[in-house]
Amino acid sequence: MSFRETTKCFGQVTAVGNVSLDIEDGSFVALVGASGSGKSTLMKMINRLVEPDSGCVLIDGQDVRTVFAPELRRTMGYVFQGIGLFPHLTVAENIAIGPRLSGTRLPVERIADLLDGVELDKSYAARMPHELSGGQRQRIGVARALAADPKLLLMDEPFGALDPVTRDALGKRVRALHDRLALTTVMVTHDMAEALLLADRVLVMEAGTIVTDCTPRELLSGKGCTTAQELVAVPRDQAKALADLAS
Ligand SMILES: Nc1ncnc2c1ncn2[C@@H]1O[C@H](COP(=O)(O)OP(=O)(O)OP(=O)(O)O)[C@@H](O)[C@H]1O
Repeated sequence: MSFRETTKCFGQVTAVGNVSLDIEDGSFVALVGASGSGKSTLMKMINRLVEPDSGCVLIDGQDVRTVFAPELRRTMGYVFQGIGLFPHLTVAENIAIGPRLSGTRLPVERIADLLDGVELDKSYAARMPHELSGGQRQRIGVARALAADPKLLLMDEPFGALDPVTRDALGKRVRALHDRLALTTVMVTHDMAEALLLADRVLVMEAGTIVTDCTPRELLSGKGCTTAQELVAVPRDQAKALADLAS
């Protein structure tokens, strides 16, 4: 996937300014940066929830604007905070909604497989969303995103509202699914520790541009701009403080 000189403005605000970027198939990319730096806008141009003012997004060399938006979105999973399950549909119906809209009925075994992928028992299929915890709802969101066998998984603060233990477990689970299904994953997160632990590549955004593009190892060895290093300092200082406490 590539961004080519991609720009999106909202009035006077340049949310994304002239970004060019290649994302390799199979990679797990984290987008981090301060609130308002343009992470969500950049991501939403991939699934056409936002259209660029200039430049383009290419998938397999094809401009996403040449693909009918609902058709395009069926080829990518999208997980966002507060996942938006349909309250009057069961878990199974929620998971199957994408394929159903395109005329495919998911077999019961496939639903069970998808639940298993997010470490939920198949008995959850019959539950209603209000009978689930927040973490379980996010798991269903991930299962739903994977229901149509996408190659690309887009996640916008997917674990933001979860407690730290659930967040850690679900993050690891998603990374395992990414590897097993050979997905290309783009994840927006505020949490540099999460980005360092889950991603192959971390992009730091500031005022609509990518100011650092490094691997976690490079970031931890001091590479990247000041903003990136300030973000890395947070988990590093916490880890050091904890190690000091324990010694
Ligand atoms: N639909 C919109 N209308 C007007 N301005 C918008 C819209 N969407 C985003 N913006 C503005 O564009 C800029 C980038 O927003 P964006 O949501 O991409 O940032 P972000 O890095 O994802 O922020 P956060 O981490 O808070 O979600 C911000 O200044 C925001 O106010």
